[in-house]
Amino acid sequence: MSSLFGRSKHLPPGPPGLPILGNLTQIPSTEQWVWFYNVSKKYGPVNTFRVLNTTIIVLNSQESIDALFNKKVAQYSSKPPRRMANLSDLTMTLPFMDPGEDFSTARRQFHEEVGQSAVGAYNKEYEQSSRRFLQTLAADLQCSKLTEVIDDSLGHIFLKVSTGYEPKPSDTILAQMNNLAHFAADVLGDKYQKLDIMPFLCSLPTWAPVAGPILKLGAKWKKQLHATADATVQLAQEGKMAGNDSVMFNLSAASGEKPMDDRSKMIAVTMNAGGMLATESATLTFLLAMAKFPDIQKRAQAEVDALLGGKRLPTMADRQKLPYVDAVLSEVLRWVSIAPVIAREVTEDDHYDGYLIPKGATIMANNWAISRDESIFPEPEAFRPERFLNDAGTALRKDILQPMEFAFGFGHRTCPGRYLADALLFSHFAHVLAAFDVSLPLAAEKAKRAADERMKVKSNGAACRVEEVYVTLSFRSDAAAELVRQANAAPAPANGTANGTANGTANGSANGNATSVPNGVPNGAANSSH
Ligand code: HEM
Repeated sequence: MSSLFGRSKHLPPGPPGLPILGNLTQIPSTEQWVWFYNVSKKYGPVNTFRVLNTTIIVLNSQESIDALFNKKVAQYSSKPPRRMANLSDLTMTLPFMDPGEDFSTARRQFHEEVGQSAVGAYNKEYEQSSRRFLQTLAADLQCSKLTEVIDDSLGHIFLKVSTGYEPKPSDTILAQMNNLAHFAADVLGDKYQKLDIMPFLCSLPTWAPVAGPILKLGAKWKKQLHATADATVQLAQEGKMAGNDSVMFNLSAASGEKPMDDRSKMIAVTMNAGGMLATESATLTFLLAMAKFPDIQKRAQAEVDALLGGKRLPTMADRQKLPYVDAVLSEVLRWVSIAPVIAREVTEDDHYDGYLIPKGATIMANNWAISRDESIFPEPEAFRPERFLNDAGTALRKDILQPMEFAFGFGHRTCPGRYLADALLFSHFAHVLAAFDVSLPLAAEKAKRAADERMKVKSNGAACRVEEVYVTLSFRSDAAAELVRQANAAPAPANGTANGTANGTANGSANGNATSVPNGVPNGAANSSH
């Protein structure tokens, strides 16, 4: 952390603060990114703030974020310290690792297992997961437990891909992963900041007031993290016995006869917990947007119907022929910023645009500011998928910044699960569009108000989501209800014989058996960073 009590004239400009406290009392506790962006309108795109003895530099433009986070990865790949991550051993998981050998190994493992060219291996899993999702949604069309239903579906698919294991309703592993995801997001979002401001608290005994409960919490999560990692190794063995391919199985095969090391064990945990809240958020945004903008929903449904004729459910092989659905996915990721600010700690003195970026300062990329930049996205508050489509409406535009290039972060720390998220979200969205009409529940006054008001987002630690999502579903037709009822959501056959045709058909049978063709078109340009 850099310590400075008078602002150097070489630092980027920013609003003056109070002695000692600096800008602490000015920075709002919610939606800081909006405040930062408004400040940037007065002081320019790069601004300095001081909170106690920490210097914070906020980057509010795509240009400045690209110049530092993407182009100077050597200085901008470290995270600000999170002492709770050390206490709970979360530092063994990728989001909390400092650059170094373990970091590179974990990034490589992610890249090899769910990178752009690997992620298509799980197409049948996404399709089955989407069918299962439709069936669960169909059981409660009023969506009274929407978040739980989404989480269950996502947890299921992440566990399946990472371990090959098909969770049973009685298993507690999905709940464990979900709790862990919330804890990790809290740590990343600096909920336990007290420990970083007063590091001496970490060396106090657990009976000490103030520090004690936080230290015990860290110890509890450490135990839980290792227990969850060990459980995933067991599950991977069961998955293997069921004949399922999985990330853990591949990693263990790669390590030969050696028992899996602790850090590799954490890969499955990171895969499960790392993407849960972000993909939950995107799914909620999608449902809300479809309900709020029926014309957009109809256009997306028309595209799906033109291809499938209402006779089968979509497959990943259909993706190239569903550019509007792809554009909806892009707009979902832009419209509600899931990671509105992304923090780093700069490891060397640096200069940008004539200003000093001092070693040890916390640098925050205001990702939300990119999503609201009118020079890139005119009328940024509007939900308008067309902005991502070429004039003919046949493909995503290559001349516009796609969410793949900012919503998933930057440089060497760009989200390594982005291709998995992209494939899974596409599959879920296309399936929902094929089967249901999504609407706002007219009877609920509250729902209408919530939908009409300026959309509020809430922060789940590091990940944000729309605060209130009230939607209701109805089957688009009797035929759609029948497709969902008959959909093959059973586990994928290992050797491709059970449950109908293993390789399924892009133009195939009524309930569209899963297909294992390569993944369609990933949503936008690739950032090839591991
Ligand atoms: C819509 C879905 C998702 C979004 C918007 C998203 C976004 C992000 C962002 C913004 C970061 C921080 C990048 C940075 O610091 O520059 C990140 C990191 C990460 N994400 Fe995702 N993510 C999503 C899904 C997933 C999934 C499905 C997984 C796992 C399979 C995953 C695993 C991770 C991991 C492990 C990191 C830490 C990477 C590192 O620090 O090196 N994410 N994600």
